[in-house]
Amino acid sequence: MESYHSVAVIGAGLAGLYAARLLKEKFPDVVVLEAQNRIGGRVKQVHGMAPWPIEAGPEFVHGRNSVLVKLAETHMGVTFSEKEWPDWWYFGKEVGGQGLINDEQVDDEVDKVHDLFGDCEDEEVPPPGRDVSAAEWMARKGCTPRQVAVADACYANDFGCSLRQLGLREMIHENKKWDSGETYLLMDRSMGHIVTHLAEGADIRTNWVVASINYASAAGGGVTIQAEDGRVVRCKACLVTVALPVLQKGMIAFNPSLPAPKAAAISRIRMGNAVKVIMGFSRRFWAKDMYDVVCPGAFVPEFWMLQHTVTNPGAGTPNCVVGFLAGERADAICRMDPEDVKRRFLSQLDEVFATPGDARPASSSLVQCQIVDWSQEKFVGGAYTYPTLGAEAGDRAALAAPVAGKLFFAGEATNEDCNPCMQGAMDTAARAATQITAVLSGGAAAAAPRSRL
Ligand SMILES: Cc1cc2nc3c(=O)[nH]c(=O)nc-3n(C[C@H](O)[C@H](O)[C@H](O)COP(=O)(O)OP(=O)(O)OC[C@H]3O[C@@H](n4cnc5c(N)ncnc54)[C@H](O)[C@@H]3O)c2cc1C
Repeated sequence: MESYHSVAVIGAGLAGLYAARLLKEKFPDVVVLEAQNRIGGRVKQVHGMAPWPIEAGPEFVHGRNSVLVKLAETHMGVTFSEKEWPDWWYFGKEVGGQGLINDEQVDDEVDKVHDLFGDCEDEEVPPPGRDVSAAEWMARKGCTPRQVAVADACYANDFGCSLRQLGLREMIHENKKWDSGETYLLMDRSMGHIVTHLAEGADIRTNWVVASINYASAAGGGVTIQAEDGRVVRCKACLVTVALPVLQKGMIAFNPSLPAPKAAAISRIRMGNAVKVIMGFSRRFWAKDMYDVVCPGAFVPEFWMLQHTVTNPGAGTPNCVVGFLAGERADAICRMDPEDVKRRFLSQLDEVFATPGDARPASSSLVQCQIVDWSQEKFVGGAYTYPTLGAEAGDRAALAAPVAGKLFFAGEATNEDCNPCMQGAMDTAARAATQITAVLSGGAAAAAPRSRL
């Protein structure tokens, strides 16, 4: 079975869906080929644990100045609530023993870490081939073990890695280029609504696992895309939006092979894993307005409690806590027995929330536990790319660069500003849509402006 299209987009994550939406006006026959039996990619929910969908993937919108916020507010009537991040800290005995304190009560050591990471753009960029990890950088700055623990739990975990994996060169670049703003926003509904909105009216073929892409001139001037089951799509322009591990593992065969600079970038940039440990409790044992707790040196470095509008009355419990571990911590937890993970997170929550009359508030009220391990998602293979130790200047641009005027690349890893957020993925879609439109309209693959609705 064969079909012919002006543009074929591979992957129905935010980048693929947004690109298809932008391209559809000029190229109504644009088709989206998605390997899974669902759309959304990393935007995915866990249903049934709470009376609303719990986000297994992204759930916070980082900054107000973004294409995502504009789309959601203007076209979907979404409202956002603003949160402080982090709003609470828990310091166990090994890291000062202050216990549970709010962000206004933290000491100078925490402030020093915020200053260090917040102002890292003032640091000298490491020369080519001599990148430095954030761990080494902090050691050179004379940081204390407690400051290192704060940075690891607060910054590295959020970047999706550990301090040893976090590269100074890309971190400085990310810091300089970040222009979304510093607010933490929560949507009034599930992220799934963004996916549904972007997919409206699109020609999306699910269960379409792309196995090979032939863009050799001999293939009739266009691109031939073949599925695992033999189906074929031919097109003038092909936009690849798959997650980086799909390219790293060679899950799609390119003919001819991808150019050397792109292949080198694919091998250097890294995506870390992330694990969410989601627990539902029969009662709320934390303060009603408490939202996020960072726990330096603890088993789970960060957890949060979210309350959403009930959309599925009667399902699960509204008292849910989400633990978030990324990078090496996520790798380690995936090697553990899930019962051990559950036991250790419960005892951490017991320690944080124990009162004189209630020593085990979490253990005594657990209803359900689910562990979401993103390394097990065959067509994603991790969480998001992080500022990678050893990635070179120009790697992200090489990853994003069009090939032979007919193969285009988008998706969070291709964001030259090193922005792995949802809006970062959508910005790359806008850039690729502009490049494709220019080429198919007879122009060159031009540099594109940042997306703005
Ligand atoms: C646990 C977690 C927490 C996160 N938290 C946040 C957050 O709070 N805020 C935020 O802004 N961002 C967050 N992110 C990052 C955000 O989810 C991503 O930046 C964004 O969703 C990436 O979109 P994408 O389209 O680039 O990639 P993807 O969503 O990975 O889409 C790529 C698509 O390609 C498909 N595909 C792969 N291989 C093939 C193939 N061979 N053939 C056909 N299709 C294929 C995949 O199935 C997938 O649907 C988080 C991510 C995770 C995993």
